[in-house]
Amino acid sequence: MDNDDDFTFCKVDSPVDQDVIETKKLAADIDGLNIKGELPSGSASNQNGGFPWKGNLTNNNVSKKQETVGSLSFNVIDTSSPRRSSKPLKQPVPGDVGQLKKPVPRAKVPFEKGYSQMDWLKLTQTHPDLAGLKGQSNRRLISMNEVKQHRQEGSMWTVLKGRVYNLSPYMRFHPGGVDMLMKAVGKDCTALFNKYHAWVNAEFLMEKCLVGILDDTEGPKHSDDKKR
Ligand code: HEM
Repeated sequence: MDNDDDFTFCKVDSPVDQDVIETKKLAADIDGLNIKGELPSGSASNQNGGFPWKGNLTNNNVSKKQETVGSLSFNVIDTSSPRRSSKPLKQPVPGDVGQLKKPVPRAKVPFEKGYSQMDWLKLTQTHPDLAGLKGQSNRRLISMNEVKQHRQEGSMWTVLKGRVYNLSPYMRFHPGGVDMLMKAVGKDCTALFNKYHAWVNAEFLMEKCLVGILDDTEGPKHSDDKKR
């Protein structure tokens, strides 16, 4: 025979009944076993028994033995899954994927009557000067030093993603509460904003509160400025 992988099965004059019994017995045992012709040692694909998706079969969980059925002999590689093992399964650890995570408590505050997000949107449509610009352009460059000076009632400035906003009119509308929003006054609140709700579209919500653009020529450039 030229090719060793070719098999020819032929009936031999051995006690046939005995062969059938042995085959049935093996078939019953074979659940969880793979039958595989041995590859030449040193071959790269021998590492995983010729099943690339199964990982390396040279580990200790894999047992290999030679079996014969009548005149046929072959190697039996036991790759049965650890589920059948008598060892106890790994105990679930809190935080494992598949475990239910305790939800982070939400810190939303109930809104006062007349201070819902809908009310805010109505106000942005009707109020003539929420930013308190008094005719000034909202494209003006504003230094961080100037932002720091606006912490008083009616003129509470913050920097968000390179833009300067007057937070005062939004204070009571903020779903996270006044106290939280006060933390943003007089400083760059981008990190805090992203920590609590990166998904909130502040550019839209605060559009009418825009006072100017942060002049960051003294400090490091804001990463979002490059996109604009
Ligand atoms: C500067 C502009 C800001 C705007 C326009 C804004 C807007 C909002 C909006 C729309 C929500 C509701 C989010 C939702 O229902 O999913 C919210 C919730 C909240 N905000 Fe702000 N926010 C701002 C700044 C901040 C800052 C600086 C902080 C923290 C210091 C903060 C803390 C929170 C918290 C704790 C909540 C409740 C979060 C929750 O529902 O789990 N916000 N904010």
